[in-house]
Amino acid sequence: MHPQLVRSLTCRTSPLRLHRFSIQVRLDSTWSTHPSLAATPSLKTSLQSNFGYDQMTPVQKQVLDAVHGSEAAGKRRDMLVRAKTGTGKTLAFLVAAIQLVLKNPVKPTGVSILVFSPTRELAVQTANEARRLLDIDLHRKHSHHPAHGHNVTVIVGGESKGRQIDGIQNLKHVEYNPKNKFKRKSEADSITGGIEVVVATPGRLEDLLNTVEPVRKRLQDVQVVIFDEADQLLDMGFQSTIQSILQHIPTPQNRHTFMFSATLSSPSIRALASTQLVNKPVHEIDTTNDATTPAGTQTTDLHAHIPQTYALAEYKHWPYLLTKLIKTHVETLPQKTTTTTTSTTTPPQPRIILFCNTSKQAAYFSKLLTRLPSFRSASESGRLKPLPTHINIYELHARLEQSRRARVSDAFRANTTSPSVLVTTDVSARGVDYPDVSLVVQVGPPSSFEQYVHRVGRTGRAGKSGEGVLLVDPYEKGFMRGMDDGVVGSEVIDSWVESEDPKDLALRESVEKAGRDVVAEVEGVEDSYFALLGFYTQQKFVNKAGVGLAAQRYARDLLLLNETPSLSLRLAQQMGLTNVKGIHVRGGGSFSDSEDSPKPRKFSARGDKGGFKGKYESDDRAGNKSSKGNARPWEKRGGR
Ligand SMILES: Nc1ncnc2c1ncn2[C@@H]1O[C@H](COP(=O)(O)OP(=O)(O)OP(=O)(O)O)[C@@H](O)[C@H]1O
Repeated sequence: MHPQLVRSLTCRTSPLRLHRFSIQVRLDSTWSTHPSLAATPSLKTSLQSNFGYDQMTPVQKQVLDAVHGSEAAGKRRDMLVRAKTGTGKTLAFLVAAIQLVLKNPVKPTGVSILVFSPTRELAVQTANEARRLLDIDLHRKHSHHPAHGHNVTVIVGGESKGRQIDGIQNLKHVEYNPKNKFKRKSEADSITGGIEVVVATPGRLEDLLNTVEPVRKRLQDVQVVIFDEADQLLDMGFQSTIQSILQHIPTPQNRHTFMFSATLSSPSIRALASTQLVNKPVHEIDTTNDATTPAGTQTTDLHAHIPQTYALAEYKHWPYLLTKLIKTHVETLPQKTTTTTTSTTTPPQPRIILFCNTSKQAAYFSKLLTRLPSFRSASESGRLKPLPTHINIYELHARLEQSRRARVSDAFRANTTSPSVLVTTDVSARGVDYPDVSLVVQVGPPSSFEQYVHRVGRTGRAGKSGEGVLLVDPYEKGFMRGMDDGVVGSEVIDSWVESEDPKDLALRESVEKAGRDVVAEVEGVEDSYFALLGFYTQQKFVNKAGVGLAAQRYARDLLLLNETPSLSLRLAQQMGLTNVKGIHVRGGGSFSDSEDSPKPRKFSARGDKGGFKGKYESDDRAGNKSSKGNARPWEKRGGR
């Protein structure tokens, strides 16, 4: 954390406590230590000219060495790869897969590389990276491929199936344009014989394979299958969908299979690996246990160069605290500008990601922040242009239309000229590579330690600097039990919550007013309460007795509601929250009720009207599950 920020947190009387992780800040010494690009000459040219990279990251070096080793031995070997966030895994698997296909071409018109992605945003990003890499004539040195004509298709939910089917069937060449626009060449320009890549989220791909014969045909000769963010694919409940897709492509013995992630500890990984990584001995590559691992931590997944702070504060402080955190970061980051005798580097623009546990919570905080002076919404349609004089807020979660999600994501990525905050959910937690994010704030406990690692990994990428803050209510501290003790340290620093500084008092007042305005102006603020209950009841270490009272405080102190929203009996049963203190079933108890014995009321028109039916998804694991997935009732809507 920035020293000035740490200092500003000092106030002994405050109920808010900030615990600093016991992490030593060190430079990431292993970034780019491999000066040569061990790719084939054409890919090397692409990496240099299309990406400007002259060196390989450690994971890229090890993966390509493994591929060369297998090629030299004339033996197919599968790969299980773990490397920290932001260390270049995407290009590692893309370059490796393309090299393998170049050496062993089969049908010129079939899909040869299939990448599984857990989220739509990641699928689109990976496809763009593949297009950039393939924007080169790969075949001058390879007689098997006489022509240049590669095709990358994204298959994700929420978008036109027709276009995806068309894309996968017709090998229309997609041309990369450095301004980040991809234009299709005309039919006449499309040439077969290139490499065809499909990047897919499992749900939509299964759907197309089951219903569209030509899609099935085009995937029957896949040569390389990649499970990116493999642990998340499985944890999201995609097992059965993936199994169904695998029936349509060559058996594991007849293809290469790679599994990649920054975290591979999930037990389901071993199960999938045992059936899919059959070309042995498997290359097990793990670059996490290096000099950048924080001293004293039990995990090797975290970067030492990202200082991380754990803040314990009651819900009632959250809106003010988050606002203050953002403002302090925005004000202090430019002071980090380094001045040399010859030049002054341009101050980096503060770029913040605020992770919320539910879409409703993200919508709430986004609406609250945009009502504050000097903040503004940059995600309404037509307002995507940033305003340099303001802190621009971008709202992105699973309850937005896919086209809007794509626009917001592109706009946040492109904004390098003004301070910006992406208020989002776990749809943005994995793999997504927004450049130069300077601060990640996690609002509430992540669903697992792995998720913590991935969220904080949106900053400090490619060896750059960044910092992380985790904000939890005392009730939520219980959810932290599964997390690494070495990471959550015990050094206590105090807070600014009780500050009497007139500027702070004015800010607090405007935050409180913004909160009241949101309740008055925005419909369905109480849905945020239901969504929080949904999130809580899914947590491993949930203390059921405490859920009701904690959520009641959330509704009263953070959402500023006058009464606890009421649940239908069916919903309360689904969540296992009947006879739980603080939970109002079929009636709305007001806060004048004793929290210990809420008065049951007659069914109120307010609040839940009989079951989630996707209305109050608990978090953004909601979408993208196939009908065969093990989705809970409140997880069935939307998509990641
Ligand atoms: N050889 C390289 N030299 C310099 N930068 C690189 C190199 N390879 C990748 N990068 C950049 O590093 C950043 C992180 O890469 P990438 O998104 O592949 O990380 P990752 O390991 O997949 O992270 P995550 O675990 O979060 O998915 C990207 O901006 C990428 O362009």
